[in-house]
Parts: sequence; structure tokens; C-alpha cells
Amino acid sequence: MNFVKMHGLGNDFVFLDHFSLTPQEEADYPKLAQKLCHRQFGIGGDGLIVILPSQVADARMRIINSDGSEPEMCGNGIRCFARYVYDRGIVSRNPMRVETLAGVLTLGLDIEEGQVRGVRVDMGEPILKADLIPVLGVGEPVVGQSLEALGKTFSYTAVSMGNPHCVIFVDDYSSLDFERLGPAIESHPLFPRKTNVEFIRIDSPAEMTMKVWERGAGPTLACGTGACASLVAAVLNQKTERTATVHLPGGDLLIEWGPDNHVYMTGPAAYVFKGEWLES
Ligand SMILES: N[C@@H](CCC[C@H](N)C(=O)O)C(=O)O
Repeated sequence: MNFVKMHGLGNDFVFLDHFSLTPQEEADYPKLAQKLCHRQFGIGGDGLIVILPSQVADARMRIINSDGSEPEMCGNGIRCFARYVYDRGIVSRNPMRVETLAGVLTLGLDIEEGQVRGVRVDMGEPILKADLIPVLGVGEPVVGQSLEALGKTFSYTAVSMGNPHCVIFVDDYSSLDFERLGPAIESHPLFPRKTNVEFIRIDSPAEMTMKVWERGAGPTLACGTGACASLVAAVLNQKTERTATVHLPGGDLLIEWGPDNHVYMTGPAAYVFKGEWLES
């Protein structure tokens, strides 16, 4: 089975074309994702991304987290997806439309001398209705609510970008027990479908720093949907302007919450290597 490994700011993915899969492998994406994404026994990745044809858009993306769960969307993954399908001539339209479990999204490729330099994604409207996020918190939007974890109380804001996010603002990271808080909040009873967790430090009205614990993947170097959710949460908490640079461990994303209520994410998409998976 041939694969390509790509990353968006160090958030890394194994890419497979569904044509290269046997019907049995297609039927068991969760098992395949767990095997391929394993850091020691596999290729290594935060997720598996499968390229499929679409009836309603130019192509369809499925993303499976490294633990085998299937999320609705992946911001870094969809930028890599756009570069992959464009470079291989699977989709030649620019902008292109990609079907995901969170709906059809439009992506614009920044091409210079035939090379994809970056991708701007229309991530759609943020979802702020509690039952759609879903979150059992009070109020709508769920802004600055209290959450108990590991014996401490945190103020959180819940936003969905197709997938759920719990955004917590911190003054600094030195006293943050990230490795224990991440999994505790990911599986918190307030979030019936679990959640991604973002710890955000505001640096200025146009800049923030983010540390992320992803649902189904743990700590990652970047999360595109998380950066979008965090910008929306920062605006709702009157902490930043509607356009900001989000500094992640793997690099920067530019996030804009436009007057049309759509969130736009701009960032890179990089190749790592290609290979053949040998069944042992
Ligand atoms: N890394 C992604 C998000 C991937 C899905 C997430 N782990 C979830 O389960 O919702 C991104 O860049 O958005």
C-alpha cells in the first residue's frame, strides 16, 4: 500500500488514496489508522487522511485520529489535502471545494511558480449553540463558564468548528499541568462527544500563543480548527481583534473572523516523504 506523509505545522498525517485500499482495509479505517499512525510500530502520525471522490464537491476528505476515532474536520489536514489533490491533478480547480463530515469547505491555494506556497481555508461559521457543539454548559454562547478538573476550577469557552473545542485562557504556562489536564478535560462529562482542549495565552490584541491537547490524538504541534475556535473565543471574551496570528508549537497560523461570520485560516502544507506500507 503506497502512502504519502504530510504535515501542517508539525501536525502530521498519513495520506492514502482510497483506490489503493482493499475493501477490507476500507471497512476498517479505525484499525488502519491506529496501525499506520503508531510512532514506533507504524509510519507515525496524528491522523490518517483518506482521499475519496465526492458527489457534491471536488473531492472528499475523511480523517481518522491516531486512536481510531473519526472527527468531523481537521484544519491542518485539509490544507495538506488540498495540496495533495492539486499536485496530483486529482483536482485542478482553484479555489476547490472539499466535502468533510462538517460540510463542504472552500479552499484557495496560493501558487507561485507552480508550487503551492500556502492554503487559505474558508472554515465556515463557528457553531456556538450548546447542543450543537455539543456541551452541557449553561448559557448561549457558552462563554466564561466554570469547569472543574483535577480539583481546580477553570473558566472555559466552548466553540465548534465542526468539531468541539474547549478554550481556556491562561496567564502563563509555567503552572499548567498540561499532561494531566489535557486528558481530564478531553473526557470531561460536560462534553458528550469529548473535546479538543486549547490553553491560550493572549500576547496582544493581534497575537496569541496556543498549547493544544487534541481529542483522539493527545498533544500535537498544531491544530487548525483549534486555532479558529480560539480566535472566536478570544473575540467573544473581548481579548483580541477579529484577526490574529496564533503561535503554535509547530509555527504560526493567521486566523480571521470575517464580517460574513465565516472564519478563515491561512497556513502552510508540507510533504515529508512517500513510501510503501509492508504488512508484517
Ligand atoms: N488537528 C486537527 C484536528 C483533528 C481532529 C481532532 N483531533 C478532533 O477529534 O476533533 C486540526 O488541525 O484541526
